[in-house]
Amino acid sequence: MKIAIIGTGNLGLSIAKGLITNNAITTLYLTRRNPEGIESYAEYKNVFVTSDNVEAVKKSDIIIFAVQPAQLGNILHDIKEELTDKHVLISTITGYQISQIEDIVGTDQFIIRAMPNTAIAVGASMTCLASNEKGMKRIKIAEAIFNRLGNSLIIPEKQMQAATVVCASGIAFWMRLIRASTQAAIQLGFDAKEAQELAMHTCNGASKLLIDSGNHPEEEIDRVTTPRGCTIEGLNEMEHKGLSSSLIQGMVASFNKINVIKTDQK
Ligand SMILES: NC(=O)C1=CN([C@@H]2O[C@H](COP(=O)(O)OP(=O)(O)OC[C@H]3O[C@@H](n4cnc5c(N)ncnc54)[C@H](O)[C@@H]3O)[C@@H](O)[C@H]2O)C=CC1
Ligand SMILES: O=C(O)[C@@H]1CCC=N1
Repeated sequence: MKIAIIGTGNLGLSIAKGLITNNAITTLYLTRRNPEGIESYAEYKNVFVTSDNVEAVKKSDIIIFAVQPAQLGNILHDIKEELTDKHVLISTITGYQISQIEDIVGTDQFIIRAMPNTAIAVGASMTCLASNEKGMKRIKIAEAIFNRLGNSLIIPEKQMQAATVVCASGIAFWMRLIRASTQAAIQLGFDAKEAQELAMHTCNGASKLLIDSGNHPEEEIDRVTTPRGCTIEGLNEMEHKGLSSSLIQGMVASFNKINVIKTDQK
């Protein structure tokens, strides 16, 4: 696959790492305003680094946009004359609706929205996908790319805002919980490195157990909570302090922060 990533910052670079490590490219163009910081990626075979978005679009079939929301409009205006029927446009931009992309490039383009997270760098992103009507014909290509770099789920576009919080921001929420667990482990006597190892792998195990068994978390928790034991004591104390409630409220606050981008450029 000939892929271009327009905007190789935090997310774009994570996608690039995933694509390169998983051997998922024929050619890969990486663009950013000041490409010096990612020059080292040009050492990989068939990877090209440039600030020229038009060149990247001309030389690629799959165009992944990973710029800040306010930057997308101008970029679409710059590249729209180069778009042909070979191109599939994949936008990871938060709050930027498909209809707003269509307003600039037209409805006769394959347009897909993708919401990955930074674990795409290690092939472990949960990525949600939605498309315009024409893009349905190419959604399998997007699925193939993102399934190679983790898991994907096709959703209606109206759920993209929620998917952004649960999956894209979600990885930060889980990492904060891992950090808190690490801090507790240090307080309970482990050194910092061991503490993080215990927290990370326990988190991984919980996730794998639910994925492999298909069980509800509470069914697995029931197996851990010995009556009058230490686990239920800890869980109840956490709930008295609002663990579930604060996580839910934080995710709703995150959801409410996402605004629909105003397309007033050019
Ligand atoms: N960071 C994350 O974990 C996630 C981010 N997103 C979305 O991805 C987008 C990018 O986010 P980040 O990577 O965090 O931002 P970032 O600021 O780290 O990266 C944006 C990159 O775009 C480049 N850029 C700016 N103007 C450009 C232009 N005209 N041509 C080419 N490159 C240009 C910048 O130099 C920068 O490297 C945002 O819209 C965000 O909502 C979505 C899911 C997860
Ligand atoms: O924090 C943000 O706004 C972006 C979108 C989801 C993850 N990072």
